[in-house]
Amino acid sequence: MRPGYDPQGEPLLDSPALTLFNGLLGEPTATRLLTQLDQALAWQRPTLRLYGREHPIPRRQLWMGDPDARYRYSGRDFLPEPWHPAVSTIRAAVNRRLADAGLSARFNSVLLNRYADGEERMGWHSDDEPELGPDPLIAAVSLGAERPLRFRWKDRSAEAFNVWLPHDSLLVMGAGVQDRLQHALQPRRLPGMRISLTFRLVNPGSPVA
Ligand SMILES: O=C(O)CCC(=O)C(=O)O
Ligand SMILES: [Fe+2]
Repeated sequence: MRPGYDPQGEPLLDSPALTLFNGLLGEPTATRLLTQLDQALAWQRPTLRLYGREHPIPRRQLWMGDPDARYRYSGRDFLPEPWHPAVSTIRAAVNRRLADAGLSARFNSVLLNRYADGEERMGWHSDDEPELGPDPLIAAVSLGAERPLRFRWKDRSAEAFNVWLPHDSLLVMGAGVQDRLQHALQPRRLPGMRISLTFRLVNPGSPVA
């Protein structure tokens, strides 16, 4: 174990549990994987239908996972791309880090998001699609430019807050986070490309309407 390595991570919220881990992959691996994902993946910019009009999403993304990990999002059915070796490497590192922290999780899919610069973004949402089950644990890996992920309480019982996500970090959103909070990656005048990978367990075998 590296000196200064904190197996429990940095607790940002206790209940529901929100925890940040730094140095997930270490260098030069993290930067190599960032470049590899940027260059090797077939990044897409799907359109979403909103009030009867088609809008291209303000980022690129890719859905990856086991063949049965289908996912419905904004009324569209996403079929996963097969696992890319670079993404499998990252998933293995996430599993190791979670095990070190005494958390057990299994992921059969990942949503990859690529933000070319600070203008690209993701709006307010919770990852609470029915196929994720009642209390999903979602592991969000950040590579590249550091940006804040903003959280707000659905019942407005406390102030919204930012979580800055450094290169090579892992944010674990535990049980209850999707239930009680929303999150968004808001536009900011920040240079630099960023890729996030949000690992999830989609109920395998559950029917997709
Ligand atoms: O890019 C991020 O860190 C946020 C991604 C996210 O919220 C998601 O994939 O659901
Ligand atoms: Fe999300």
